Amino acid sequence: MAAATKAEMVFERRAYARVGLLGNPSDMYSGKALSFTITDFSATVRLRPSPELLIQPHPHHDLVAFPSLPHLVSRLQNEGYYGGVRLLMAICKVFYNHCIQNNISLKAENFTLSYDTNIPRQAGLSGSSAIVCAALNCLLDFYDVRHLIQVELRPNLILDAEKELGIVAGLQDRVAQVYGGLVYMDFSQEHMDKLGHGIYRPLDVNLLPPLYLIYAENPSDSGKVHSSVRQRWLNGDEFIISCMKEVAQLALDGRRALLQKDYTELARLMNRNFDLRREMSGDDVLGSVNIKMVEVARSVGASSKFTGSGGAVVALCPDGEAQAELLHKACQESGFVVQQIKVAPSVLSDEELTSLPTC
Ligand SMILES: Nc1ncnc2c1ncn2[C@@H]1O[C@H](COP(=O)(O)OP(=O)(O)O)[C@@H](O)[C@H]1O
Ligand SMILES: O=C(O)[C@H]1O[C@H](OP(=O)(O)O)[C@H](O)[C@@H](O)[C@@H]1O
Ligand SMILES: [Mg+2]
Repeated sequence: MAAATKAEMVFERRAYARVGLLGNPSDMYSGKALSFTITDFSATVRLRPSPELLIQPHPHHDLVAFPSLPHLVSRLQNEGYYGGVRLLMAICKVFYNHCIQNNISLKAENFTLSYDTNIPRQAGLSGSSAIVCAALNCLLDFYDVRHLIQVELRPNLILDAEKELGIVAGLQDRVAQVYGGLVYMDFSQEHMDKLGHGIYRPLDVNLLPPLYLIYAENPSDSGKVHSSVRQRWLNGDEFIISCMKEVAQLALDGRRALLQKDYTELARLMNRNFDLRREMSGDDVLGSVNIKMVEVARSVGASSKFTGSGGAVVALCPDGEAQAELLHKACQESGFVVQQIKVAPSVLSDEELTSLPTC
């Protein structure tokens, strides 16, 4: 009986990788975004009660034992210094502080957190926030406070945890992962100031046409990719400000195109999204492999753009299956992985869905 009760107390929560379909990176600049999660990749976090509070290092992602010095150096060069432990610690801190500040009382019990992920690292698929989002869901359920922390505020907590660590990021990924499925988001300053969060509207995932994911093994670093644009934005650079407004508008136009099932228009908007990013950042910042992935897709007439800040590309074949076959061939010839995207459904409970505004 006691064992059964303990088993029930183990929480395993999953968060999926996300694709920024339109509007990114304007989410980091008071803009708009249309994004969705995919079942192709996910992170899971497991929480089980334990006498002491333990954040368990992942046997691969938090490796600290190596056969030799060259192995250690090659590992750091390929994957960097950090794994997921710091992400789990940061969300524990942010969650606790949020509860204290909002008079949400937490039972005095300890737990062990462990995680796993197959989201390609630093590939612009939101691997970092997937780990944080899954951990937040474990904490909400272990402490039974899900009903006390509004759905719309959860992405802020996830972002705050990553900001703690100096990770440069926006809300787009976190909203898609908290809601699951396809979400239209408006981060206008007026909403952010008034509500403390953006306006988020889940949309029917069946509105999406078949989409393809293209990625390379070489990862990119989000922080580097964002740095120059961010500085110019902060300096009031008019070119960046007007481009970013146009990027935001693409998300709004894209929502209309989806509702009208106008995939030719959707394809045009996707291409424009990447072209604007390229104009703002410049080719050196985007990186030659990233640019090549976009161009390989376009060489067969598909439209293409980054899913995030680089590392993976989302493509649409407006001419249908024959074009998709050409896309597969072109990607394979260039050494890129290509697969049809499996869109994830919403992950909110009926109760959470009914707590959301409807219009
Ligand atoms: N697959 C992973 N395993 C462990 N930690 C990860 C993984 N992916 C990302 N992280 C953590 O998230 C941090 C930031 O990753 P980020 O550049 O945002 O990548 P992504 O685009 O995948 O979100 C990394 O420095 C690392 O601490
Ligand atoms: O530049 C982008 O499109 C996105 O970059 C980050 O996501 P990542 O998956 O780490 O590349 C950032 O967190 C998002 O808010 C941006 O839209
Ligand atoms: Mg990230």
